[in-house]
Amino acid sequence: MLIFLVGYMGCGKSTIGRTLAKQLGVRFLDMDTLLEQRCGKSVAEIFTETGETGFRQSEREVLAELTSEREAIVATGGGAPCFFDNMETMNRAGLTVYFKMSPEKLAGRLEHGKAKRPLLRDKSEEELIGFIRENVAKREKYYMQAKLIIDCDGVRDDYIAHHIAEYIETKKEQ
Ligand SMILES: Nc1ncnc2c1ncn2[C@@H]1O[C@H](COP(=O)(O)OP(=O)(O)O)[C@@H](O)[C@H]1O
Ligand SMILES: O=C(O)C1=C[C@@H](OP(=O)(O)O)[C@@H](O)[C@H](O)C1
Ligand SMILES: [Mg+2]
Repeated sequence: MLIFLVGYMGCGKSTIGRTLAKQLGVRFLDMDTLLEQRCGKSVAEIFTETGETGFRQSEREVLAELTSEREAIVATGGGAPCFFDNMETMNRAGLTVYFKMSPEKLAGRLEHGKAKRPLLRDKSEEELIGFIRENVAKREKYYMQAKLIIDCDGVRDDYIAHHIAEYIETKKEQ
């Protein structure tokens, strides 16, 4: 099965995706890493050199290539489902899973992780929570189109991975 993990920056797509792929014995693919390899530049450099428009175009191309994978866990970039018809593309190609997390919890995690994320890196500690709240509100209509929605607030990573593994098992039996 091809599984796309979606959700806001910091919700744990890359971390949990890697663990889950190991548990299931399938390949782990991170869209940001694939994009960096393809462009030979970091995400931050791609944003600086081509703007968000250029980044979203490359992201879309990476996604188009990924849809031919048969079995893998894909950690998408937080914005990927919200541009073009990307969410529809993922829903057609495989199982989409939304890691739903409150802006407060996301902000706590991203205070340390914002340097690598161009959309957040210039935000002060005070600005961060407001930006995340607004941005999540705009994006949620896309995330909510996922086939499986997991409320991740106060939930441990191993439980989330277990929940997805169980869901896949029940789908296989159907
Ligand atoms: N279980 C956790 N508890 C607290 N912080 C975490 C946890 N898992 C990841 N993080 C932190 O949250 C940030 C985002 O994790 P990451 O897996 O990169 O998320 P995503 O790929 O969804 O943006 C990282 O800075 C990481 O250190
Ligand atoms: O939400 C976004 O627009 C982005 C999320 C990032 O990935 P993570 O969600 O893995 O942080 C990365 O693709 C880029 O910085 C833009
Ligand atoms: Mg990530």
